[in-house]
Amino acid sequence: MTSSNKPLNQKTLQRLLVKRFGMAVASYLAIFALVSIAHYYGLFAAAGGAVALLLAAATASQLLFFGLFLSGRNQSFRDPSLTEAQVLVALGLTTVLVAMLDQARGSLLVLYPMSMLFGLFQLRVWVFFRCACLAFVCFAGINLYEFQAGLIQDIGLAVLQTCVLALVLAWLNLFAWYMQQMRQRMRKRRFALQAHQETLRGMMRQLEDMVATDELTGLCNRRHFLRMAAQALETLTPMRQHGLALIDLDHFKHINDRYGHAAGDRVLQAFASVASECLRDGDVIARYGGEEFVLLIPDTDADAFRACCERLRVAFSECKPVNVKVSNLSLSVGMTLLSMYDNLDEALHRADQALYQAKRSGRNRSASTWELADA
Ligand SMILES: Nc1nc2c(ncn2[C@@H]2O[C@H](COP(=O)(O)OP(=O)(O)OP(=O)(O)O)[C@@H](O)[C@H]2O)c(=O)[nH]1
Repeated sequence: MTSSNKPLNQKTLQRLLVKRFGMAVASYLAIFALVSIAHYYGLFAAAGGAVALLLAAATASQLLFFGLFLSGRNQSFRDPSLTEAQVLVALGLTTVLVAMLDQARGSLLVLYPMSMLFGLFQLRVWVFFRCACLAFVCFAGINLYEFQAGLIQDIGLAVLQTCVLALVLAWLNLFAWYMQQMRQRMRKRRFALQAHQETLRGMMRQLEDMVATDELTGLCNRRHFLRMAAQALETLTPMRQHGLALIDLDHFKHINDRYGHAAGDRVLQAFASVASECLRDGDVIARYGGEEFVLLIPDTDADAFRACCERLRVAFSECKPVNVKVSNLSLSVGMTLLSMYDNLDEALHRADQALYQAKRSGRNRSASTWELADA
């Protein structure tokens, strides 16, 4: 992960957490509507003041969470989603609410699993189990207290409700465990997939290099050069020119015949290493075929281009190929300049004509199309 997209991800995550919190608030509003219905039909055992106090506590707790999310202080907690805290608050409020109800208690029992569902994906299995136990203890505690105080109206109903809650919470725990296992499996698969993708990308890069490189010299091959030259041609503006040269090693057949094909190969490699040393980053040299090479110098003029080709010619004449005692190494160069709207094939043809001229004039020299035009 780069340092530039790290804060962006954190921002996205925070937005997601605030959205989740929004869902929790929407649930509280829905529960408030249910409470209003229960209140309207007189299903509350508690006084109106106690109900108002419960609503105030619910509002205050949500405002507190909202403040934490808004200020970003939630990020300083181990779990910035504050899921466990939100579930515990919801369980606490549900317990107080349920304790205030009598006949409607069974209907609103569903608020316990609903609160637990909020933590289904986020809480670890053990934490989820702990919350579920707390929910059960709270509800069973209400019934026990009422039983001891002689407040319970229907013991059978209370036992049934406690058992139903225990069953639902047990199933929720099983489901949470299953979900976590599935998520872990999916995460592992994702990592494996990412590793495969990385390997494939590496192989693609290797293949691209192989397709673009001449095996003997390590220079670009003709196809790759033509692609790069076409791209370079497109970037030209009216005031700019690129230099294009065809370079041919002189009497190469003679070298092969006299010293052997392997020695000829080493001469080709020697030229490649001389060219790589002589040229700057951004210049492109490629093996055009056999003992012929092609050179592209971006953003140049006739004098600078000629100087560059001459430097290469002299450097090659002085080079010493490994294990080949060959003397009088030389090359001939045909140069042309690429202008805007130029055609690459035509430019290569011009360079070839200049090369022919250099060969005809005695080799070991460079000739240019602009000189041919002047002659
Ligand atoms: N060792 C070696 N020789 C190659 C390779 N590719 C082409 N050649 C040889 O290069 C020689 C080129 O010969 P010619 O086209 O007659 O050119 P030249 O002898 O350099 O003569 P001029 O270009 O007129 O100076 C041929 O003998 C090819 O077999 C290669 O990869 N390795």
